Amino acid sequence: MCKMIRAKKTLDIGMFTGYSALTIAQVLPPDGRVVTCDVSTQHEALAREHWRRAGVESRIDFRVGPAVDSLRRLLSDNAGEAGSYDFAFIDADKESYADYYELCLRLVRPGGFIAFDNVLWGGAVLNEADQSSSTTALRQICQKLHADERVDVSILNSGDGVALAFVK
Ligand SMILES: C[S@@+](CC[C@H](N)C(=O)[O-])C[C@H]1O[C@@H](n2cnc3c(N)ncnc32)[C@H](O)[C@@H]1O
Repeated sequence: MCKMIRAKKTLDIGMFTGYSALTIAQVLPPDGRVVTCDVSTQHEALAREHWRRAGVESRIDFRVGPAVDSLRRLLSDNAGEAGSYDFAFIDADKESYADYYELCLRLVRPGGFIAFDNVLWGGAVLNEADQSSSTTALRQICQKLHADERVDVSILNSGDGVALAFVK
């Protein structure tokens, strides 16, 4: 999808071992960029090794810390990157998905899209008895997207479910 929309500037929220950042970076042009965020540096060395081996390390910019802070910094006056991103992949703590969504809506341009991983949560979102914070947050983000006039939404039922919000 990043390839289809000729994405150049992208966001990856929840880096972990750097796999999603790597797969995004691989379809960007040489001057493309992935800003990837994580609170943890535990897997940074592993991630960098694979980015280097794949020849895409120069396209990936790792921001350490709570992703909400990293995204706010991109929007701050000095960085001023509002509306300049083509794509965002949200795959960090589920309880913050709604915050990530609002920040990404400001960062991603009209015509770009925002993807939310794990929205089916192994089917747990359909189990009303499951009121855990992660499951509740995933239910809420799907309801919010469904009612939100700022985006067009599709939910792909492959893997653990991916919601795609196309920014109008
Ligand atoms: C499911 S993993 C991401 C997997 C990665 N996208 C991939 O495909 O390889 C979730 C990551 O979110 C990170 N995370 C959790 N809370 C966070 C927060 N508040 N800000 C930034 N990252 C966070 C965790 O440290 C973890 O590495």
